[in-house]
Amino acid sequence: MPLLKSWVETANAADHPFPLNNLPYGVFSIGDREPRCGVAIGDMILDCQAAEAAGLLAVGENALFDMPFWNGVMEAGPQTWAALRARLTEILAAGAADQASAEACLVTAAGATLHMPFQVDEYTDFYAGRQHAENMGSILRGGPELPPNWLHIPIGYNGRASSVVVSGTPIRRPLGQTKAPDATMPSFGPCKRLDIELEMGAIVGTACEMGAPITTEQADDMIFGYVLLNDWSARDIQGWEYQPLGPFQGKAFGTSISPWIVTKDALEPFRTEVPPRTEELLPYLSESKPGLYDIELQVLMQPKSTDQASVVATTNYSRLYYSAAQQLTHHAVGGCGMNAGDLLGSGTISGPKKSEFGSLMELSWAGRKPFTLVSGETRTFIEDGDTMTLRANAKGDGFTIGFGDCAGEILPALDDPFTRN
Ligand SMILES: O=C(O)/C=C/C(=O)CC(=O)CC(=O)O
Ligand SMILES: [Ca+2]
Ligand SMILES: [Mg+2]
Repeated sequence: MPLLKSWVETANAADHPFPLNNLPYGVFSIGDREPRCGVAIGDMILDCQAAEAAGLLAVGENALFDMPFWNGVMEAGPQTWAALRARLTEILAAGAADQASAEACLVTAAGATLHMPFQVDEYTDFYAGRQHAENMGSILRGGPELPPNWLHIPIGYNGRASSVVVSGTPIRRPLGQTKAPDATMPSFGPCKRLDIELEMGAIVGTACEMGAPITTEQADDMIFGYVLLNDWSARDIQGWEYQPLGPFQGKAFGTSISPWIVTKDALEPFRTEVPPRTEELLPYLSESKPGLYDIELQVLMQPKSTDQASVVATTNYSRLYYSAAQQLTHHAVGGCGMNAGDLLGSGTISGPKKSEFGSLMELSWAGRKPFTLVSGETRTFIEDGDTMTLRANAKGDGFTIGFGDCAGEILPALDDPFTRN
């Protein structure tokens, strides 16, 4: 598919993240005005509430934009999703009859603050990156052997919806309980091994009933769109607490997402197969269409002392072993009801080369191999004041589908309030 031309000129540049082909969904505010839903087009945002009030977005019976998040659109269902996208494409396309009225609903993105694009109902995180799982095995258990279930089940754990924040929100270094391998007693204090996990988040847009299995086709139809997701991880807290029930506090202090929901429709030209299966999957997990997408991913790290960010990893979403549709199917098949606004983290995405590792745990091999940033500083894990940014681009024929950065700065831990002299 070629670039679709818009009358918003900035949207027509081959490397602009928000061409007419994209139309990602966010929530923005200007000054102290109330947040509202918007669609990114070039350097502008279409104010959906204003556009709806002007009669430009009448795609259903009921108002869709009387709330400052996209859950209402999700709940209206796939027919409305398609009608809305078609209408947005029509009014923003070069030569649109409604250009003048749509132009009156545009604001400059540079002057807007971006908010959470949707209310997260529940959050689940998976472990679907094979290279990541093998690296974690090598680092923590002395060999790259996968857990015995790994090639059969998209492994996951139920996370905390309350941990999910929009890009730009600072993240406080957590306090917690840890135990060094040679220590006799655990201790309490600031996390010393603060890490990121490069992930994509799939957003469930339609519900499925508790107790009712779904196929991978149904699961794919239920997905509304995707965001970048950073599953901030306190490795020392996680390492002590997570046997045998899985991650708990080590992953509950912050999960950042990028501000724009990129719809499944926008990603359609980039669909790509999951890698070949090492073990045949049980029939309920088989897919009839490619479930991953060719999306280039980057991790950047920037200490406070410099205005230069270093690219510390570059990889691709298609490195995963399981698709979001397979994960959602597995999630629901045992009887778990899913709702609009549920967020599924893909699991950390790493490729085979060191430059493709999606966590600092892997990049520094558990702190044993420091790496150097462009400023000359070295790092193993994240230090206070460091900003970590995830970036994603899908490269089309003369256009780019971007997600908007997923960034967060680490603030120093609070003083331990429990120390008594
Ligand atoms: O293998 C381990 O012991 C630990 C693995 C992780 O921490 C990975 C995780 O949280 C899931 C993921 O994002 O891939
Ligand atoms: Ca994770
Ligand atoms: Mg809930």
